[in-house]
Amino acid sequence: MTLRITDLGKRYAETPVFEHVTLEVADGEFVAIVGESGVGKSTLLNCMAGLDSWDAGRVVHDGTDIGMLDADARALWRRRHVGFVFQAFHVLPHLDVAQNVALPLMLLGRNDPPRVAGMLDAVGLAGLGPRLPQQLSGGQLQRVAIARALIHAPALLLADEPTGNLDPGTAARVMDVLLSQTRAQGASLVLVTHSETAAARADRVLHLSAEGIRV
Ligand SMILES: Nc1ncnc2c1ncn2[C@@H]1O[C@H](COP(=O)(O)OP(=O)(O)OP(=O)(O)O)[C@@H](O)[C@H]1O
Repeated sequence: MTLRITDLGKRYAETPVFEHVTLEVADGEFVAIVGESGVGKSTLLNCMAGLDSWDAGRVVHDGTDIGMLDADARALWRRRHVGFVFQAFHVLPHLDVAQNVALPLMLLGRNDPPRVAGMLDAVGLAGLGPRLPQQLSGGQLQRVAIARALIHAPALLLADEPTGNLDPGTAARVMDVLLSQTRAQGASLVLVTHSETAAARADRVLHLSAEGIRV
């Protein structure tokens, strides 16, 4: 999937967050987005997922103009084609690990326990499916979130500071899993990060500022 963002602008009331953001992410490419706190990196990622609205410009995924979809069509499109990993994991506490990972499949009406078990194995959590999230470490929780984000084989993975809550050693291991699994599936990855170490692993690093985006 190619993601094409053209002349995107976003404001809250009269205050612009960013303007004239133009970028493209190719099939299987890993792009990191960096920039000062408050320039709108998370907002841009949310626009890419159609989770947030924008005031100017276009977001087009593989020929689908996301701005032209109504809320239901956007949700369905997102469910099929996008995976999301957040800094704070957002693992559901009352579901066990396997149920958390299976959630995107369930939402698509699919039940595939062997795929869930295979994905847990791939992220280094083999055998932990029956555990509750409260019985896991931060690094393990983020690997659950990565498995969940990729279980339905999305074309695009969006990660917002996925290692921000982890110590450097755990962060490096979580990045290894994130990259190896994203590449194994041939998905594109857009990573928002303050970590130079994480950004250095990207194919391209884009710098967001109030004026737009530059390489
Ligand atoms: N709902 C909202 N209403 C008004 N302003 C908002 C809202 N959400 C975000 N903002 C503002 O939009 C700007 C961009 O926020 P965003 O979280 O996207 O920045 P960021 O670059 O990801 O920051 P950080 O690196 O600190 O996470 C900030 O100035 C923020 O205060």
